[in-house]
Amino acid sequence: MSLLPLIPAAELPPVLVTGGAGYIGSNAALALLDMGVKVVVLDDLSLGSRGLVPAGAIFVEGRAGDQALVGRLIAEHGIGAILHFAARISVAESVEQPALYYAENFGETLKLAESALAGGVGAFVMSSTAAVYGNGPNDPLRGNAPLPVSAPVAPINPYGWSKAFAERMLADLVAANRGFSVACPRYFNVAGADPLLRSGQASRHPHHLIELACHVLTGQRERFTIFGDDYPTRDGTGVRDYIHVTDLADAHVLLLRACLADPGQYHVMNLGYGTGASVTEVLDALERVAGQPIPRHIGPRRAGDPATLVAASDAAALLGWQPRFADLEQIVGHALAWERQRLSATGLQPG
Ligand SMILES: NC(=O)c1ccc[n+]([C@@H]2O[C@H](COP(=O)([O-])OP(=O)(O)OC[C@H]3O[C@@H](n4cnc5c(N)ncnc54)[C@H](O)[C@@H]3O)[C@@H](O)[C@H]2O)c1
Ligand SMILES: O=c1ccn([C@@H]2O[C@H](COP(=O)(O)OP(=O)(O)O[C@H]3O[C@H](CO)[C@@H](O)[C@H](O)[C@H]3O)[C@@H](O)[C@H]2O)c(=O)[nH]1
Repeated sequence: MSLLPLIPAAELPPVLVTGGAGYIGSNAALALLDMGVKVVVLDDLSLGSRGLVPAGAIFVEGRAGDQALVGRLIAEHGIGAILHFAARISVAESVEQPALYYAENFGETLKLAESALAGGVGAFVMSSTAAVYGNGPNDPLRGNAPLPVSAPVAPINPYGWSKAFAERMLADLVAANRGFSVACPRYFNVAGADPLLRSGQASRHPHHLIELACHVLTGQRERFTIFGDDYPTRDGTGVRDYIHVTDLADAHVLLLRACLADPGQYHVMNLGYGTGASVTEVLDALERVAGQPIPRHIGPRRAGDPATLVAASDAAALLGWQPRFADLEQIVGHALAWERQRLSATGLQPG
């Protein structure tokens, strides 16, 4: 595996960031703005919040699949690359409303990609997910080894399928269109917040481990429920590969530079650190950082949760990606600091 060619960072064109009023999109927009790149955020605010859009970005309220609007934005702002984060991301909701997930995560992505092609945009990066691997390596033959990007795509819910189909569709568009490069990074568990606390997670319906544990520490919830302690892992609780959102954002900048350096390429890769932390280890790290206990109890397993999901990541070897925030205490520390700041800014009283 050798390093992909990259265009110089200074040559990055204006970038359209869909979903830039959400958690990951706003952090990626910050990474680009910090490098002096012009950013246009397109978000329908269905799940995100206007307050998360970075100050330096141009904000447009609208849908990623609105081809008239996107065509106009590409022409008006000289957009040369698209980071497509806009999507629905709840596994449980996808099981209840599969049509919504196929329309939003597949249909809107197709329309956006058509707009990109029509507008001559050279680089298109779509957020994919470890959910495309389904239960991953948790079978008796493979054990819990880190997942290579070549592992079988075998989603177990409509969310995972909607992203897997979108990946496939984008690969086909690359094959049929000259000058169009696509990257589909598969994120593992995205966590943490901007180290300068300019953006972080602020879910309308929180369900992620670290966000919920921070809610316990800030008095917004009484206690934390561990979903099962009888998994075949080192302490019986689920193991995941938590990746700091700022490291993820850095990888996106590199992906854009790689796509623009070599037209006609399709890149798919894992984004994780290749190490896992158990639920108990995450809670313990948060307790250490906070200097405060997290009241916790063991509940039943959550349906559909695999025991272990850890990435065998090739991003470093392909992109020269160098994670800066891989330390678990730093990840949870930034998440907690963000949550405390968010609470004081919204005036919401804990308890
Ligand atoms: N959070 C994770 O751990 C994780 C893991 C793997 C993959 N991902 C992927 O990363 C991406 C971003 O996730 P996130 O955690 O930031 O979610 P988020 O809900 O915080 O952000 C999504 C944003 O997209 C917007 N949006 C949704 N549909 C839209 C549409 N059709 N047009 C315009 N805007 C629309 C929402 O208003 C929201 O601001 C998603 O594609 C998700 O599938 C996230
Ligand atoms: O209240 C809680 C919440 C979570 N967990 C556990 O914590 C771990 C992480 O769970 P969570 O933070 O909900 O993330 P995942 O279910 O691993 O899913 C995330 O990571 C996937 C990629 O790995 C993405 O596809 C998903 O969008 C994203 O939500 C799992 O073992 C859960 O069982 C608990 O024990 N209690």
